[in-house]
This record gives sequence, structure tokens and C-alpha cells, in this order.
Amino acid sequence: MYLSVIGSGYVGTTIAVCFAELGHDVVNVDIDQETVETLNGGEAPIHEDGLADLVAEHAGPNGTGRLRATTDYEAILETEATFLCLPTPQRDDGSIDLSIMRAGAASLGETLAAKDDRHTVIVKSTVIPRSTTDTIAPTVADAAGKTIGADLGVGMNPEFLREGSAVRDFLNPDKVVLGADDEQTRDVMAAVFEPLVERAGNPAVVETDTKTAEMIKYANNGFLATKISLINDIGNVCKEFGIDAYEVADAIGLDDRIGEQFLRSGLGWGGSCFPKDTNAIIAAAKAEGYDPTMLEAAVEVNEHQPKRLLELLDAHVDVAGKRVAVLGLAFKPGTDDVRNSRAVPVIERLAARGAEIVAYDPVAMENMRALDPDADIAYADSAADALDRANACVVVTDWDAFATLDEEFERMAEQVVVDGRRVVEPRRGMTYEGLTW
Ligand SMILES: NC(=O)c1ccc[n+]([C@@H]2O[C@H](COP(=O)([O-])OP(=O)(O)OC[C@H]3O[C@@H](n4cnc5c(N)ncnc54)[C@H](O)[C@@H]3O)[C@@H](O)[C@H]2O)c1
Ligand SMILES: O=c1ccn([C@@H]2O[C@H](COP(=O)(O)OP(=O)(O)O[C@H]3O[C@H](CO)[C@@H](O)[C@H](O)[C@H]3O)[C@@H](O)[C@H]2O)c(=O)[nH]1
Repeated sequence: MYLSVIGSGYVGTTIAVCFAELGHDVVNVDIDQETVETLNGGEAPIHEDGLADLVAEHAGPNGTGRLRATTDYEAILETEATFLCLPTPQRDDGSIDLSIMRAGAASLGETLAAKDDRHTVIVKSTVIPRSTTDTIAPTVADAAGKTIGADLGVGMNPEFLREGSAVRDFLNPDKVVLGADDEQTRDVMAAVFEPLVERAGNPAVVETDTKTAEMIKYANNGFLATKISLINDIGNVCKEFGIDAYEVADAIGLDDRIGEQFLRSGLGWGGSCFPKDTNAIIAAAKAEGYDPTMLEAAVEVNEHQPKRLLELLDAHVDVAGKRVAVLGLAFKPGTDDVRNSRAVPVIERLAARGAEIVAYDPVAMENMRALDPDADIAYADSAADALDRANACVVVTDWDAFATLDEEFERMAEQVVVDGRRVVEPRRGMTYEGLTW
């Protein structure tokens, strides 16, 4: 099939190149000229394991030609179906901001006005229930002068990939959710995903309506975020009793009903999804008149964890005027994404205490500098350089490289380490505090 993907960020780029890998022809449309040029040069615009190789294979001068990028929406006219992979950020009150989706949907509709054949639009972005039927579909249809159902199909297909393992996750899904409110749209969506389902060994395909598909995404993220907050709550209790929360988590994870994944307690969840999606579904539920107590508690516990980390640090060092090494800036290992990273509240709290902050991350320093160019952070060339002469170290991201640090700690003025991710190996001469162990 010939597909178009609007938005070439973490999701759009990943799905576009993976669809090319699965044999579809794909055109990626993005308003960012630099992103488009990077892709057409055969390079990945973001850091994601395995992505660069796939982009080089399918885009650029030496690629198969199955993937190209453009800033021109007209390219959509030749395609059968379009995925909308645009950001759905949160407003100040936590609710979803659909303005970028509306803008993209309007541009798509204006373009589709010139198309005679039926076109299928698939919402990939995470959107609050009823956004597809009440906002996105009518925006496309009005701009195109078309009728939904007859000459325009609009479906919803939530994405469950994780950053850091995006390509692997997309190509090996636990489930594929196809949300559509008419059979023709569902058939097109099924045809798009047929090669993926076949290659991935027939994962469950959940066929449902668009608003249920939208809710499945929030339920999935809300459940996982709450699971982490629950193990953090339990972990904080463990710490009070001098019990290792990881030993407890390993044991309870053996119960199939609990499961071993997402039981790593520590600094909590960050990233571009859990915080905004949890806030968005809470705001939407409240707007409908329901207070989602568990989800609100999950957010509260999550906000508390950086505070606890600093309290543990305070017990060992008064950091005012002292050099503090921050190891890790990315919201999780394997990505250069710093959106809503737990590094942000940790650094804010260190700065409020008057600490001299020296940070190191293997890939995310440039993004952190761009996120807050005025922040008083010195960036080190290596973890060892960050530790050099430091009076304390806080560990924010569980990069594997931090697990092998050893003699590097001897360069510290005082070997005080507060580990938010259980990654550092404690050594003789080190004062080591784990957040929940
Ligand atoms: N990042 C993830 O891991 C992940 C996983 C699942 C779902 N999601 C959801 O997917 C959606 C996209 O997230 P993302 O992380 O890929 O976003 P992103 O910010 O990485 O990428 C968005 C892209 O859209 C482009 N863009 C903005 N306006 C445009 C327009 N009018 N026309 C064309 N392009 C435009 C931007 O230039 C950017 O390249 C969000 O709803 C998010 O919640 C994200
Ligand atoms: O046991 C754990 C697992 C994760 N985290 C933290 O949780 C956050 C999110 O991690 P992860 O879920 O691995 O990455 P994301 O890329 O944010 O992926 C989540 O958000 C995506 C966007 O919606 C979804 O598609 C994915 O299914 C969902 O896992 C990170 O800060 C992790 O450090 C923990 O603290 N403990």
C-alpha cells in the first residue's frame, strides 16, 4: 500500500520507516524542513535504537526508495491512508491541547479536497475519548468538503511503543488496536497492519470503535504509571523499615497476577507520555464529573519521589555552594528525550539549595541545554569528569554505563552517592543511599 504519515517525531518516524520495512511505500510529511532533509539524506532525526539503520536502508540516496519525506501536504494525494502522528501536549490545567491536531487535520482536509477516491485517516496520536469523532474527523471533513463514511474514513489506532525500544516495540506488539466506526475503514486499517501482524507472529488484534480505542491507550498508560507509583509507595515504606524494595518487588513479580515488569522503584516516571496522558485523562474525567482517585494518587506519589531523593541527600551533605554531579538527564535510558525527565525537578531542587550542578548524560545533554538554555548547569564530557571534585552525586537515569563506574568515584571530593535508579554499584569508601533500598 502507499501510506502517508503526518508528523515525523518519535512516533511518526518510527512507524513510517517500519511500514517501509514491512513492504509499504511511505511518505512522511512534516512542517520542519530540517527533519525532512535529515530523513531524505538517509539519516534518523532522533536517537532511537535500530532506527538509523532502517532509515538508511529505506530513505536517502542509497535506500530502497520506500520512504521519503516532504513538507508538502500534496504528497498525500497519491496515498491510500494517512496516519496522524502529531503532538497532543497538555495545557496548564493538565487537559489535552488538540490545537496541533486540529491544524494538521485542517491541512490534511484542504489537501484531500482535490482527491476523488475515498481516503482513510488514522489517528495515531494519543487523544482523549471522542476526540476522533467530535474534533478530528469533522475538521478533516469540513476542510475537504467530504462526508465521513461515504468518501472519508476516520479510524483510531493507538500506539504502545516505548522510547528507547521504539522500533523493536512497534515490530513486536503485544496487541494491535484497530478503532473504527465503520467496516470499510476497519478493513483498510486491517490491510495496513496485515504484514505487521504476520511478521510479529499473530499478536492479538483488538477491533473496536474509535472512542474505546482512545480509552484503551489511556487505560494502558494509566495502569502502568499507577503500577510504578504503587511500587514507589511500597518502596518508600520498605526504606523506612530498612528493607530492600527490589527484593520485595522480585518476589511479588513472581505472582503472574502482578507480573515482573514495571516494578523498578525509584525516582518515578517521566517522559513525553505518562505525565501528560495521566494528567489529560484526570482532567477529562473531572470534566465529566468524576474524580479518578487512583490516578490522582499516582501523580502525587510521582511528584514526591524527587523530593525524597533530595531529603536523603540533605542528610549527608549541605549542598549549598558545593559541587553536585547529576548522572543522567534523559527520562529513561536509550533515548535523548528529556521531556518531563525526572532530572528537571531534581536539578531545580539542587539549584534552589545553591548547589553547583555538573551534569552528564551519554546522549541527552544537547536536548537538556535546548530545553533550558538559561539553567545554571555545567555539562561534563564524561561521567568521570562530572564526578571530578564533586561533593555528592545523584543518579537520575539508569544508563548501563553508570553500572560499571568504579574507580571514577575516587575523583570525588566526598564519595556521597544518592541513587534514584539502583544502577550504581556501591563500593568501599562510598556513602551510598538508594531511594527505596
Ligand atoms: N513518544 C512516544 O513514545 C509516544 C508513544 C505512543 C504515543 N505517542 C503519542 O504520539 C503523538 C506524537 O508524539 P511524538 O512523541 O512522536 O511527537 P514529536 O513531538 O516527537 O513529533 C511531532 C512531529 O510533528 C511535527 N508537526 C507539528 N505540527 C505539524 C503539522 N501541522 N504538520 C506536519 N507536521 C507537524 C513536528 O515538527 C514533529 O516532528 C502524541 O500524541 C503522543 O502522545 C507518543
Ligand atoms: O519499572 C519502571 C519502569 C519505568 N519507569 C519509568 O517510567 C517512565 C516511562 O518509561 P517507559 O514506559 O519505559 O517509556 P515511555 O517511552 O514513556 O513509554 C510509555 O509511554 C508511551 C507513550 O504513550 C507508551 O506508548 C508506552 O507503552 C509506555 O510504556 C520512565 O521515566 C522510566 O524511568 C520506572 O520508574 N520504573
